[in-house]
Amino acid sequence: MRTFRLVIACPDRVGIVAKVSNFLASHNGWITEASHHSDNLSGWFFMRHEIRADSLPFGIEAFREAFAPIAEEFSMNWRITDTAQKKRVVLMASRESHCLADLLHRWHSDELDCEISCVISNHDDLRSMVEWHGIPYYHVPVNPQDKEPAFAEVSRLVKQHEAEVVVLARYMQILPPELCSEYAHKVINIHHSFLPSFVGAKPYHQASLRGVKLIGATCHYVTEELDAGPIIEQDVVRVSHSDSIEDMVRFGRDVEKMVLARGLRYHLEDRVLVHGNKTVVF
Ligand SMILES: Nc1nc2c(c(=O)[nH]1)N[C@@H](CN(C=O)c1ccc(C(=O)N[C@@H](CCC(=O)O)C(=O)O)cc1)CN2
Repeated sequence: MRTFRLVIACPDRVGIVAKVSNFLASHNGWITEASHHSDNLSGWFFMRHEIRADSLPFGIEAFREAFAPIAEEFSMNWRITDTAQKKRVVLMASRESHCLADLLHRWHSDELDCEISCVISNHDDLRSMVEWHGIPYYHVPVNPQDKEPAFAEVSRLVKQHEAEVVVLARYMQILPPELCSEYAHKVINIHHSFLPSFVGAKPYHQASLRGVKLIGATCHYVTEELDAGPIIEQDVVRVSHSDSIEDMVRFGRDVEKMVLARGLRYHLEDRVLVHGNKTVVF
């Protein structure tokens, strides 16, 4: 069913829910999902509504115009999206294929409701798998001594494909600051550890050396600071003294795939609201 998603963050006060609910009811808006969170620490209020598009007397632009006065009155940070408009996603990967393959399969089987516009990689290894899905593949090698040309090309491709979401599916290059700021809260990464433990490269090796009993994966928004962006989703799996690093990598891959797919779906469904360096996920 086609719905509009209304996502709001604003300074907390009495009357927000009533105001929004009355606005929707006054236009015969049929609410199919409603979530609210009052954050005591920050004094902010967060809400997300899904409304049946066919219950409203207007389209999304007219909705924006009609709701704008309320948004101004309550100093809202807000957005409204239409499920009929699939979000355009650019996937980025290096040599590891498990996360990319998993997302491509979930998309191919209609589990992920989005348009995968292209795949960008700094290696050519994964081309055949991507082109089997009929998706354009761009090999953009990165010169460690001069990375700028590569990321200028990445930026050009992301713009050319009008990406609304960029997913780093085990893409093993650090994005430059300008790309992180231009696409703030629109670049999603899967880090193969339960952050904040073991940031940076080779987290499973770090975990093995530390002797941990749980390893995990973290899906987060990409920021200039490595693996420090707002966390969207995490999960863990048990390990023991008898597990080798290879065992950990194998167990970890399953968690990475699950966590990245969940995190991307939450973003695609407009369930993630960023506030500071944290998220509310409805
Ligand atoms: N600006 C950001 N870029 C990236 C982030 C991030 O949070 N902010 N996450 C990483 C993913 N990642 C771990 O999950 C990671 C990737 C790469 C490296 C790294 O040291 N890369 C080296 C090159 C390694 C190689 O050539 O094989 C480098 O970029 O110099 C550490 C962590 C994705 N990007």
